[in-house]
Amino acid sequence: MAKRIDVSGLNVYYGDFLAVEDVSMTIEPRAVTAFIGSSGCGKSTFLRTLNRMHEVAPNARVDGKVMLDDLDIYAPEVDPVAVRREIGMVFQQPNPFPTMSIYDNVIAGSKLNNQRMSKSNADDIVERALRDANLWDEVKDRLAKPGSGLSGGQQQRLCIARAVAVQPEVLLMDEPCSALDPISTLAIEDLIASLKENYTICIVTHNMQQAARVSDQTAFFNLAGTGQPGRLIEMGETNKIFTKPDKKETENYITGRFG
Ligand SMILES: Nc1ncnc2c1ncn2[C@@H]1O[C@H](COP(=O)(O)OP(=O)(O)OP(=O)(O)O)[C@@H](O)[C@H]1O
Repeated sequence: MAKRIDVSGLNVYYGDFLAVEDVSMTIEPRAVTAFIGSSGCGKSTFLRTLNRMHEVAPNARVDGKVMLDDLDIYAPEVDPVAVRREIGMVFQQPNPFPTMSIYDNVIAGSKLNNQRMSKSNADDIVERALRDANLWDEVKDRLAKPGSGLSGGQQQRLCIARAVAVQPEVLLMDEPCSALDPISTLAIEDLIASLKENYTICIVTHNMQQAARVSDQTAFFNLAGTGQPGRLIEMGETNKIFTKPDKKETENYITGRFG
């Protein structure tokens, strides 16, 4: 598990609007990469292009290249559903399937991939995923209850369990803590720290302390002006970006003078 992502010359459009311009970066495996920057600079848009989730918006398209190790995820023969199996996603609002049990939420993706799975195989996958998401002890006695009955923080860990159950290579997280209280936020941050042993993790966050706490690498995006596309300004070791960035623009942002 865990693969490297190499992005080169990526432009992202919504119709005629160029939302993100000319991004090139390498995202390392078994590490956490944070995307930071002011509102509207394209962090979520860029994140979604890494598993082709932006294609859900009918007028969205990219040019440029995204490699997952040696797989070109935009090659014509590549199925976006297969890409999303390898590169899972966790959203801002915890979104368990509301009518499904905790158990069925976790196993849903694996069942789609393998409809003849035995009960004991499914049980193993559910337990492993819930343990990986640090949720097993809290829910093991109520697996048949609806996922929607959990607290917000537990629901978000359930969504992470659902994402890891299919054994992806990469986890993309779009502001995964912004709907959570501080205790649940810390639980998710601890979880991210343990998951990075096995996964490549990218996280969009507005919370700079969070970026500093959880990430190894930080990518700072910015807009040149209103109506202009977002660009990657600087990327590097998180510690360096937060203490000694190369660009004045980055320094202004992280010291709160802009954005
Ligand atoms: N589905 C869409 N259709 C058209 N334009 C969109 C769509 N989604 C986003 N945009 C535009 O693309 C630009 C980048 O938006 P995006 O949400 O990626 O920024 P962001 O940095 O994640 O912002 P925030 O921090 O506020 O979530 C914005 O100008 C936004 O209005």
